[in-house]
Amino acid sequence: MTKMLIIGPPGSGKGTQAERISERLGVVAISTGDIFRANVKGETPLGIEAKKYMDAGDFVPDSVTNKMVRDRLSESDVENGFLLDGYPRTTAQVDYLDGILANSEEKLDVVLQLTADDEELVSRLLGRAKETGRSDDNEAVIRHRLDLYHEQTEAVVAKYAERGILTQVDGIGGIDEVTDRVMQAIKAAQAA
Ligand SMILES: Nc1ncnc2c1ncn2[C@@H]1O[C@H](COP(=O)(O)OP(=O)(O)O)[C@@H](O)[C@H]1O
Ligand SMILES: [Mg+2]
Repeated sequence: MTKMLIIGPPGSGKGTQAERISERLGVVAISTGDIFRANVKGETPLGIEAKKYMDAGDFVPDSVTNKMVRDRLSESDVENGFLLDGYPRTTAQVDYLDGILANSEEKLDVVLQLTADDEELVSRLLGRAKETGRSDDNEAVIRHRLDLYHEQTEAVVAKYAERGILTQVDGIGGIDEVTDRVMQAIKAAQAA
């Protein structure tokens, strides 16, 4: 069973590529952002709590997010492997995930980092805002999410790099082109 994580700044294409990896490898993709958005839409207590943070581009508190992920990873569809998208994005979340996975035989196998520069990301996200109207896709909030990525999530990337399981993939280019790179990177990482 393959346990994977896709990490990268907002707008780097994590969700798009995660769906494709999930289809091709038959592993379930788990996106914390999607789970939060579904809860916001359904006006659940979790969604009502999360919305305040999401609209401001802030992280939802670890206490809320960690428990949500723990519950999700206890479901039976993760048996064939999983691909996390959007979690962990703080070093405290890395520690928590380590705790969850300590009960199973393996740790994460592959961590893919999608890279792109900030100006490309801002322009992609402003484009997406016009199409999807995500409430956190306006320029001030986008810049704040990018700042948080640099301030907090890059430290997560560094941790996985130290463990020797990080692979960087250039996220600039067409969607299919990036998928080809991603699939190559997974193959190479699994052969290593
Ligand atoms: N691991 C997490 N920890 C805290 N907050 C999270 C996490 N994942 C998602 N969120 C919340 O959901 C929002 C949207 O997440 P996501 O869709 O993953 O954004 P993006 O892919 O653009 O980075 C985040 O800005 C944050 O408020
Ligand atoms: Mg996303």
